[in-house]
Amino acid sequence: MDQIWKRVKSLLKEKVPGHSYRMWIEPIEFCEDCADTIVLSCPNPFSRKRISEQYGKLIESALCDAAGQPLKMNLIVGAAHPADSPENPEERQMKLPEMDLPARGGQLLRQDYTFDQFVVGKNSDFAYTAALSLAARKLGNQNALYLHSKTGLGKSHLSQAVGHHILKAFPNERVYYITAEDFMNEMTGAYRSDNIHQFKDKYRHNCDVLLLEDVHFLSGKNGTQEELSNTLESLMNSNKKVIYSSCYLPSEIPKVNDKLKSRLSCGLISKIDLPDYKVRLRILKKAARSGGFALPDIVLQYLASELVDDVRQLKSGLIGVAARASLLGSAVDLELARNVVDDIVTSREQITLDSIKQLVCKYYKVTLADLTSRSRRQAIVRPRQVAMYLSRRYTDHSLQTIGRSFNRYHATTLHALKAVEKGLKENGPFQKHVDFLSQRLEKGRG
Ligand SMILES: Nc1ncnc2c1ncn2[C@@H]1O[C@H](COP(=O)(O)OP(=O)(O)OP(=O)(O)O)[C@@H](O)[C@H]1O
Repeated sequence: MDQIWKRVKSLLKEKVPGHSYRMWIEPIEFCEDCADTIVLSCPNPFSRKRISEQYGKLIESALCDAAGQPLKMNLIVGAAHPADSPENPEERQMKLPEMDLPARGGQLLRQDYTFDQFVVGKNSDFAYTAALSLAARKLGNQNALYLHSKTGLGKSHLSQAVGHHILKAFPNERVYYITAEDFMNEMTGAYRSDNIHQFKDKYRHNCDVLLLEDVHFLSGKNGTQEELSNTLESLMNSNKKVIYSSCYLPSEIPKVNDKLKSRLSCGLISKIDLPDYKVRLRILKKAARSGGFALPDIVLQYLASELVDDVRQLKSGLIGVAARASLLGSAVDLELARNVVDDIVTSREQITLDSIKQLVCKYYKVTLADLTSRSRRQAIVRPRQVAMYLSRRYTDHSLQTIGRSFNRYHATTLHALKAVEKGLKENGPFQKHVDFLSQRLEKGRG
């Protein structure tokens, strides 16, 4: 049946336009057959919907031609051969010692976050070299690296690239990738289920490389800080490797005990700056090649000149253009790119602390004085936190400056950001409010 599916793919390649074929049909894989049905897999629910609606009939008719009998298609989402695929990310993850801990400890490494997929420029040269040297054991006695940048500039990418590199070069090493928040949750769960010794053992004695994301999350979490400091001490004493990432420097994270602060500061601090136009263009070209998108140079140049906020935004512009062209069945040209960019780009330079405050006041029906007041009423605290969050997201001001502008210390600002980020994860009405306000700001409407 696998052969039949291969034949069907070549038939479809003749019938479906190249860019649509690459986007929708190419990734479909054969899973299994049962009776008169062939089970195929596709990468995500969106592609499942799209393929079924747009190409379902065409695929079934091609199946029928290739098999010489009617065949139905059952399209599922997920990996075709999870158990035996050599690229199965689970195999790239440290095997957890047998223990009765909550399953939420650790995340899988993303397959595309490798060194060769990372475009190096002046902005990231040092961080890249430091990460690669640490992975290749060429960083002398330096066993810890602290990756620091604004959001969306490649910290996770580089950190996971170290994980991939080590797993490839030293397959027996146990690499563990986890966010600081998950570390805390796992620790709390271990306490509750009386498994704390196993938890400690796991991180202190059964881990060779710890990739710890978003360490600023631990601000004010005293118990976790204590445990993490001890874990780090144990790892460092045994020459293990640790990579931290954060949007803040260790000295900027408030409410962190001295022991942890000193541990974090011992890491080689490597900052990633914003990429310039040339680097943005190289990133786009590489991403287009990897994604199989054939976009004219002029469109790539346009995207590189307009999408300047971070690399995540840049890549989403590229995917947006390719997806829109494919959905509309139209050519990729400047006009289409302009529409995509208009949806993404914000007139950020017009967004100031004042304009944010005014917008928040207008929609939450509070006054400017309320926002900077000492009031702890929920009806004031929430808008104040949202305003601080938007200020951090849409302006380049430091935590200190934002804090001062709201008559607060930067620790309070960080607390506000975390409170809003937590609320956003709940996907409820609060997220809708913040999305709404973000869109108003982005469209330059007060
Ligand atoms: N130099 C680069 N070359 C290629 N891709 C990059 C580069 N920098 C970032 N990216 C891509 O940009 C996206 C965002 O990167 P990443 O998630 O690593 O950012 P981050 O700094 O960890 O963000 P956050 O602080 O929000 O977690 C990813 O798709 C990543 O592959």
